[in-house]
Amino acid sequence: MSKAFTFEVLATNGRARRGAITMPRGEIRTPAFMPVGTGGTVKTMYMDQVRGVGSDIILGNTYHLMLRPGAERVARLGGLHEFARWPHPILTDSGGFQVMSLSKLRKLTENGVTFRSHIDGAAYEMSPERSIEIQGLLDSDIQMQLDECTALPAMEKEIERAMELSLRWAERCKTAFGDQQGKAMFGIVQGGDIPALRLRSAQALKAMDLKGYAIGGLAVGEPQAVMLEMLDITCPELPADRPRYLMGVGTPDDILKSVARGIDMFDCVMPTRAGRHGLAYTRRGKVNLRNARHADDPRPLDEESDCPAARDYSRAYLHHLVRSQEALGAMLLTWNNLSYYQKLMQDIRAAIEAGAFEARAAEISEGWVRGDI
Ligand SMILES: CNc1nc2c(CCNC[C@]34C[C@H]5C[C@H](C[C@H](C5)C3)C4)c3nc(N)[nH]c(=O)c3cc2[nH]1
Repeated sequence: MSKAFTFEVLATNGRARRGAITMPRGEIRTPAFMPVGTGGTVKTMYMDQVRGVGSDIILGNTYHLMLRPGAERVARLGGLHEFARWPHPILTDSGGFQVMSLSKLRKLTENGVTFRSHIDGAAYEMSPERSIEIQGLLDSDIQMQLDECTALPAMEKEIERAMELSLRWAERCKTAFGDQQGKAMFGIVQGGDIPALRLRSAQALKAMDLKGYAIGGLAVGEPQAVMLEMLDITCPELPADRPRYLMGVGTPDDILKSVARGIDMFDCVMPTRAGRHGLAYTRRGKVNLRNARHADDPRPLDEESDCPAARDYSRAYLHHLVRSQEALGAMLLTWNNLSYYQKLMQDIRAAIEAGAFEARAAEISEGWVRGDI
């Protein structure tokens, strides 16, 4: 396996790209969906299952792990891969997004974010340098810069201030990260829903010659059309030979439309969180197993699936488990949902290779519209 971090575009179809990232811990086939691991676990799943459904990379959770059990402790125990028994690539977010959404009493300054833990109220400072240090202690393969994500709608001046601060923090993170062979630090494009600010952010980050670029500040409450318009503006400004990661996205429909605009990597809590709330994703659309209409339905979620959770259990049984709040309900639906998402990504990659992405995307969407019979 290569010692360095490389990205290769293997095929294109319109603006959609089929690529491959190679890293010492393994290859990431793109477009890729990255299951979200919160405190070093993809909730209710064994790591063998996460791998078994086709995941090449998972997300770790900087903010949670730094609070509990602590980044230094994870490092002493051999790093996150050893701790969670996941030997393949791990991407960690910088923690800023969560500090702003989870912790109490936080203050944003030029030097970083000071906040109190939502767990025990202890005070912390997260500077760009400390964020990179924590991600290094976790032995993360792809590390994200510390940034300030503006919730939308917001005043243009506010979006501009946060975008410019994030650019200064990107420089500091690049310096702190240094030249770690086989690992990568990605910049994050900000700029809200303002085209001119998106362009400025993308161009400034491109000049930093980073190994990959995330598009942040989206999927924060704006309509899908606004998100897609920002991709139309941002992606062409980013270097074609570097991976593009759309943070926090999304539904299967978001993913199809974003791949069509040049996005290579996705993360979203949707498939795992929905699974814990009784919601199943299938190729015929979503199925809410809490609904009483499933109580006598002997059919599986998808008789053609190669995932046991989708193929071997009746909807009646899944309905029963969900209604009885049995742990197995969350386990089977999470397994089904991740399997569906990874099958979708595999389908997308094959369609781009075959030069048939647009037609395949239309077929996939029609399947949902027909709805689950
Ligand atoms: C949903 N929409 C959305 N998400 C976003 C995220 C987090 C991505 N997921 C990582 C994360 C976030 C939470 C939940 C899990 C585990 C861990 C903590 C890491 C995924 C973002 N993260 C950063 N650094 N910057 C953004 O602009 C941003 C915008 C987003 N828009």
